[in-house]
Order: sequence, then C-alpha cells, then structure tokens
Amino acid sequence: MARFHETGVFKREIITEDAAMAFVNSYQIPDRYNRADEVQVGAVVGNDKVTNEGYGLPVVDMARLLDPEHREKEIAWLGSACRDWGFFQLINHGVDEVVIEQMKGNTLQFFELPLEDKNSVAARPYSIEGFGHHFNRLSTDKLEWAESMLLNLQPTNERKIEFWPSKPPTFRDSIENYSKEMWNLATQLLTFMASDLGVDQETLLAAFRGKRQSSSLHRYPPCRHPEKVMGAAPHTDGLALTILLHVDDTPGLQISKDGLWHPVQPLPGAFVINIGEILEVLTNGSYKSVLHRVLVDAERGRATIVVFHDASIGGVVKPLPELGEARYRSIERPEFSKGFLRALSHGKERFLDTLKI
Ligand SMILES: O=C(O)CCC(=O)C(=O)O
Ligand SMILES: [Fe+2]
Repeated sequence: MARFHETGVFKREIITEDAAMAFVNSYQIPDRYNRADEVQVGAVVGNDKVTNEGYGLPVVDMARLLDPEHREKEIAWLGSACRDWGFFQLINHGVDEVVIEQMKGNTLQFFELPLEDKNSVAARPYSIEGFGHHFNRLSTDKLEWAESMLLNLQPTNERKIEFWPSKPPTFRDSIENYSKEMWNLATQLLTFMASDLGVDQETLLAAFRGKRQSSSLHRYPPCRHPEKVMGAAPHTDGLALTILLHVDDTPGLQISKDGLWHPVQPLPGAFVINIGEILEVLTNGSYKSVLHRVLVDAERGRATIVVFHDASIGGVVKPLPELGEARYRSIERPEFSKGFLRALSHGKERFLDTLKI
C-alpha cells in the first residue's frame, strides 16, 4: 500500500486554519466542500428499525456463535448478512471494554487538541498515513466534511511512528491494545465465515496472517447544511475485512442495497463489520463488498474508529481454490491497489467488476 501514491490518483490535503474555521462555523459552505448534487444521488430509506427480521441491517450475536446450541443457525445468519448486505452489526462481541473505552477516549482527546498539535502528525500530500482530510479524488477535487487520522498498525515493521500522536500521552498504548483486540476479533469472525463458506478455517486465516492491519479515525463535525456536504463519498473498502466502532451514537453511515441508501442506526456497544473488495474475491463472489457513504448531522458531531485487515494468497488476490471455478482473475496485490484506487479516484466502474471472468 505504500505504493498507492505511485498511481498519482489521490492526495491527502492537510486541515488548514481555514478548513478548521469552516468546520466550526458552517453557515457558509466553501465551494470545495459543497457536494449538494452528490448528496442527492439515490433515495434514502426512512428505515431506523434495527431488527433481526425486518429490512434493517442484520445484527449478528457473537454469544450465539459461541454457543453450541445456537451456533449453526447464527453462522447461517452471519453468512446471509455477508452475502446479502456485505455489512452487519455485531453484538456481545466480548472485546475488552476497558480497551474500547480507552481507545474512544483517546480518539476524542486527540481530535479535541488544538489544530497545531494535530498537524504535528499531518499527512504529507502523497502519504496514506497521518492527520488530514480523507483522500480526495482527482475526478472532483472536492473535500469531505471530516478530519481523519490514518495509521498502519500491523505488522509492526510497517508502522511509521512519526505519524503516531504523542498527545494524548496514552494514545499509542491505547491503539496498540486496540489493534490486538481487533486482530483477535477478526480471526474469530473469519473462523465462523470459513464454516459458513465450507472452507478450511486455516486456509482462510492463512490469507490474513501477517498481512497489514491499518486504521482510520474519523471525526465528522456537525454541519448547518448537512444536505450540502459529504462526510465520506460513496466507496467500497479496498482491503478485506473492516471493523468499525462508533465513538458516539450519532448516525451517518449509509449502506447501498437494492438501489437505496440504508442508514445504519448504531446499536450501543456494537461493532459494524463489513466485507472489503479482497474478501469478495477470496470468497469467489459469495460475500459482497458494498458501496457505503457517510452523511453529516446538523447538530451532533460524530466520530468513528475503523480498522481494516488486508489479505492475499501468497501476494496474489484471487479466489480460494476450494471455492470452485474462479469468477475473478488473479492479480498481484500491489496491482490490485493501483487498479482499485484508480477506479475510485476517477469515479468509474467498480474495479472488481473489471476482474470478473
Ligand atoms: O465513519 C464511517 O462511518 C465510515 C468510514 C469508512 O467508510 C471508511 O473509513 O472506509
Ligand atoms: Fe469505508
């Protein structure tokens, strides 16, 4: 992924004083944030129900996955969520609450720092890591209504410690602990996914072992004109498995399904899990990597902690051989990133569709 910039298709802009002022006083939306035309694309389902039956985003219960009496049914439910939605909320996940609360607290403390402090770990124009705007696409050159802190977490030799905030002082420990918890959770979920897919657990886990884990911390300031700005423009995730934690209960994430945007109503204490492009390929198209976006609230700020897990089979992105005739052509991992980013940046067709056989 260090090769992303070689494609020359994205850049990360720093948060300037003017940007910070625009976020605070949002009566006037500067032109580069004004994406009213994009916000209006696609109808939003007025659906705030979170149920296991209705049309809401599926809720998967880890306690049931671990309970022999309910396991089989819950694995099937997990599988259907990954096939039909590409997203689900996970409850009773068993992740250490102290680690979660410390990570949430330190994330908020970081974002509350004076701009000068946050910019001491500012992204460089063509670096993935550091503090700044999220990526902006060269096709529009518009900016997202958010400030984001991106860091590589694992393997440790791929960390760029110069981007790791030293304020608040516990930040580095918190994210280190959080990284381990997320790796354990990802591993656990993958074993159940393997059961659902009917593949050997070890084969699926091996694709993730030793691969990169990275994080994005996002803060979406409230905006007096939420109909004009995008917290995150529509995208799919370019890695394999994403685990998102809401720091607060402000909604904003929307998932595309059947041509409609479905708002996610964050369940207290739950994670939002989604399938990235690479897991779609690994599962030979069984699990779906789905378009999502973030809209901003008029009054309430929102923060999220997102951890991404990469995967490949010996450095190649391709379907697991156990899953029958390949429906995607094999591609070297670095080429995959280039193609993914190029397609995203130019807002063209989904890169995965160009790999379909
Ligand atoms: O903050 C969110 O709700 C979503 C963020 C996201 O989609 C991403 O970082 O890829
Ligand atoms: Fe995403």
